[in-house]
Amino acid sequence: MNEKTTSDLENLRGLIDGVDQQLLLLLRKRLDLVAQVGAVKHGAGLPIYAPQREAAMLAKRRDEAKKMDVSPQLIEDILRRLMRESYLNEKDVGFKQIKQDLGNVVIVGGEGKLGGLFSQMLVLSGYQVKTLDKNDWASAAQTFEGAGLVIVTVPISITCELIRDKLSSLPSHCILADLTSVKTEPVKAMLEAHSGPVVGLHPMFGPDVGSLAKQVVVVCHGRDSDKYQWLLEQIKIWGARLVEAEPEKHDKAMQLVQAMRHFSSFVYGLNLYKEEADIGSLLQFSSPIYRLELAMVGRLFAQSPELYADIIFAQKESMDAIGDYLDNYSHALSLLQAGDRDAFVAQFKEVAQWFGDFAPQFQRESRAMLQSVNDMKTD
Ligand SMILES: O=C(O)C(=O)C[C@]1(C(=O)O)C=C[C@@H](O)C=C1
Repeated sequence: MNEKTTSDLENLRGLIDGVDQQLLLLLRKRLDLVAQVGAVKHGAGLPIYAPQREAAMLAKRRDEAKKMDVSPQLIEDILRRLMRESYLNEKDVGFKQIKQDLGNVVIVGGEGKLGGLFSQMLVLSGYQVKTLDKNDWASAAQTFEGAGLVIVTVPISITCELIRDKLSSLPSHCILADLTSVKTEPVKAMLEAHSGPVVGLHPMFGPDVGSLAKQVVVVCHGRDSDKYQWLLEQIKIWGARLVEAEPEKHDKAMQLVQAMRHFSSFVYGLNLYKEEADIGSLLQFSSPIYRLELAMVGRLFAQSPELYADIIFAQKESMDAIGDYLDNYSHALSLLQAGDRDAFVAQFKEVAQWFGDFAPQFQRESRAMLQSVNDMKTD
């Protein structure tokens, strides 16, 4: 680089630094305003996530960006990232407590990560939370005394047995809820063990989400829904979206959404291991989509094998779904082995037609994800 180029670059980079510093000051200002919004919402019991405000704000900023010859997608990306920050910050202000005369909440399995997250959210909302774990059963009767809500969040394999054996003499007005990722059997067990209000919940996210804003919680009604309506309102204030479902319908969906999904990731990882793949060099050659796939598979192996075994082994029917997948895999492989390119293309078109409008929708959604995967690269 000659001297002129070097000094030109230095000057311009100095100006860019100045703009970035101004951006930082603006960010600070925005965070302070958002903290004030958080306090107002806390007082009024309004949900942390305000989709209509977001949509209106994004539409306006996109329009303004276009007029200023700034990419509308750029301002949308930045604002969405900022709003993610808002969810985290507004959470720290706490949440309005919907049910003030509840008594204690007892989380059975409260030392687990999901139990910990719910405990945190309930404490942030002003509730008294006690936890009960493996070694606390000697004092359980005392813990349950005066409980207004008991939430069960233990491994799936022991959930029903625990409900039947240990939760059959809760105070009758107490709400019994669970967070298990299957619903038919746990809801049945809760209804049998307890004569009071019962509700099955399935948070469709892991414990590392940071905030519940925009996350989905599936609700399977058990008994006396008017008695636990406040709990659903409370969860909505945390920002989550509630999806009501019949337990059987939920469980059927989970065979694909969870059991098959995690099983295929497991086999993918197993295959890389057996093939003795060199992950470091695969990463060097990876396209963003491959990196994303590897991230999805790799994150599985950073977590508890028992948790995934629990999810995959939870329903016998998942075996059929996984077996069907294997059949379809074999059939597709046979097209490849036969060199039948035309049959492959025909099959592809058939599936694409079946996906319909979802295919372009997924393409749009994944474009943003792939771009952020690429942004994260540092080497
Ligand atoms: O306006 C609000 O209600 C806010 O909480 C602020 C804010 C934002 O960061 O702009 C954050 C979350 C909401 O979903 C919408 C907007």
